[in-house]
Amino acid sequence: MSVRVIAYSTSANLGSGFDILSLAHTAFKDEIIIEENKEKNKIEIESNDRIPLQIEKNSAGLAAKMLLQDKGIDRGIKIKIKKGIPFGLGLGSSGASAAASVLGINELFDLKLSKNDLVKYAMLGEQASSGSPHPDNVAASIFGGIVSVSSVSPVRVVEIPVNLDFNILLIVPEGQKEGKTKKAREMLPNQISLSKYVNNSRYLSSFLLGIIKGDKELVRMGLNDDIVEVAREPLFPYYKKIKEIALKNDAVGSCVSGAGPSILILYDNDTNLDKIKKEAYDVCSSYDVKCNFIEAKLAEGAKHERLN
Ligand SMILES: Nc1ncnc2c1ncn2[C@@H]1O[C@H](COP(=O)(O)OP(=O)(O)OP(=O)(O)O)[C@@H](O)[C@H]1O
Ligand SMILES: N[C@@H](CCO)C(=O)O
Repeated sequence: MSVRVIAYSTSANLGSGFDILSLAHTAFKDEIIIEENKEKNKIEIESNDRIPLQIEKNSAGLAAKMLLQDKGIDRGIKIKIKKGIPFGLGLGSSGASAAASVLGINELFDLKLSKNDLVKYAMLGEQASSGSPHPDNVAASIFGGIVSVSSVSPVRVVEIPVNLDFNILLIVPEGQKEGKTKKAREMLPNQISLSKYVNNSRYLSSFLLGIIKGDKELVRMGLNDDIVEVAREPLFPYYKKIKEIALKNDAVGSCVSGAGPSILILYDNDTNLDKIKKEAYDVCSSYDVKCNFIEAKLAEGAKHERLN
């Protein structure tokens, strides 16, 4: 028996929601096939992309290992990963593979795990890619839409009711970097001032209330971050200018996608999208970066189908 799983790309953080907020989009998707391996206790990984195939270095492999170990399952599996989400660009690539892997195993062995449990194991897979088990990307990949990770021990993910009409534009620079999220996390401060904490809390509450109440102004005010985006600025030097362009052209708002270097723009019918693309392209070029523009919508959570 084998199971095919599709999991979508995600943009984590959404301004000040570092390791808390994330949204799933239709921009890219990974497809994973999980099948039983004849050899007991053996996890094998295949992929069409140049990602590590060792279990502990692959987010899908490590998540699978942790889940099988924890459930005392000694049967072996093969994980075939067809990457559609480019990695190292802040698009939740490693998270989507980990999410798909645990969902596939859940179906293959009929484990009846809740979505929160799937997140619990999938986030452990992120240790392989970024050195830390951050939950936001995997939570959005599993649940879909916009999510908030309210607790990690135990895992509790809340789906945010979305009452605002918007579409998604991703500005994705060419050139993938190995271990980017790991490095980006090492750039973060250990301590922050009280005033930054207060400002960031204001952003976070504004974003959530804006999405739930359908208030564009609140979402725009909320899509900001005085701590993490600021500390990582060297990774995306074009961001400030692109954000200015987006807001000037009536976008709902803009922030860094995950750990960057991709930029997320939310837009609606009032937004001059063509102008944003043209001016943002020029900004990227002025930094010698070729940027691609991907339009997307909110995506649903990871889906599976049994193949035989
Ligand atoms: N299944 C996987 N899919 C993608 N990348 C993987 C996978 N397993 C291991 N990796 C490694 O993890 C790293 C992924 O990079 P990174 O965490 O920077 O990207 P990302 O997951 O797309 O970004 P972000 O977490 O910021 O959204 C790369 O070095 C890649 O080789
Ligand atoms: N919250 C994580 C997301 C990585 O995509 C970070 O910013 O490091």
